[in-house]
This record gives sequence, structure tokens and C-alpha cells, in this order.
Amino acid sequence: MARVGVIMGSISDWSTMKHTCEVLDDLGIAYEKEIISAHRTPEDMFRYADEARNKGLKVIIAGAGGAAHLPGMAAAKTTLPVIGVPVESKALKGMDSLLSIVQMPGGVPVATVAIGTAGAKNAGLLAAEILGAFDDELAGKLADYRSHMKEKVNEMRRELHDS
Ligand SMILES: Nc1c(C(=O)O)ncn1[C@@H]1O[C@H](COP(=O)(O)O)[C@@H](O)[C@H]1O
Repeated sequence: MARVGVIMGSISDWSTMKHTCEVLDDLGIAYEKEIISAHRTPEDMFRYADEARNKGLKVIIAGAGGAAHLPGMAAAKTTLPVIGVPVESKALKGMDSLLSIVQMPGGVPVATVAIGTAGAKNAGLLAAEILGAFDDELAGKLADYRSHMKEKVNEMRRELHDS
């Protein structure tokens, strides 16, 4: 059963949001992915957020660009944690996405990550850490992920010193 719902405003967001899904795949976390737009399909967005908890989702990750209202509107309709990914827009390089996701009014939080692919990757990791707080096996996988990252830095150091 999917534990994470990954939603995005358009198929054009997939090249960013696939980085979220790659992390979830790597950590063996079951997820579902869907295109839902607060602007273009408001009824679907409300239904999705309304039904999310009952179908077993624990975290929602929402990516959108430009006037990125999807994460905030999803957060308004559910008390599941919502992580917002600001997709890099062409016109304003994602500053519009970032500000429209991060500047939520008090009372309706969206955990906002960085613009673009690094943010999308971190959204997957943050969801894993939320789940890992209640799941020792997943916490172990996250610890392995960190060790792997440290080993990569050690490789970089060797490469730098040998050059
Ligand atoms: N920000 C939103 C929402 C929303 O917030 O509901 N729905 C679509 N979009 C965004 O519009 C951008 C352009 O979409 P198209 O490429 O389909 O024109 C995408 O980044 C999408 O997330």
C-alpha cells in the first residue's frame, strides 16, 4: 500500500519530480504518483487531499511551478504532512514557485524544500525521515544512505589530493 503520495501540477514537472520518486524507489518506500492541479482540476485536488489519509497515505509531496498553489491547497484540505517542491519556472527561475509555496499563512504548514531537482530529492528524503521516525527498518536504510554519501565525499577527497 502506498505510504507517500507524489502529486504534481503538470507532466512538465515530471523531470523534476522523478528525482523524488527515485529516492523513494531506492529506499523501498511504496508511493503513488499523479498529476493534480489546484488551478486546472480543483475538484480532483480537493478529493485527493480529502481521501489521502483514509487510503493509507502518511505524507504528501506536491511539486508545482509558477503560481504554485497546489502544495498549500492540498495542505489546507488534509492534516497529513505536506512537503512542497518548488519547480523551476522558465520566466522567474522558480522564485515564483518558491515564494508561493513557502509563504503559507500561520496554521497551515507546508514543509518547503529548495527549488528544482535537489529540492525534489530532499523531499523524498524528508518524507522517508518522517516515516523513519516510526519505522526502525527504514531508519536503518537512511543511516546507510548517509554512510554512502560520506564515502562519496571521501572519494572526492582522494580525487582532489591525487590531482
Ligand atoms: N502551479 C501549478 C498548478 C497548481 O498550483 O495548481 N497547476 C499547474 N501548475 C504549474 O504550471 C506549470 C506549467 O504547466 P504546463 O507545463 O502544463 O503549462 C507547471 O510547473 C505546473 O506545476
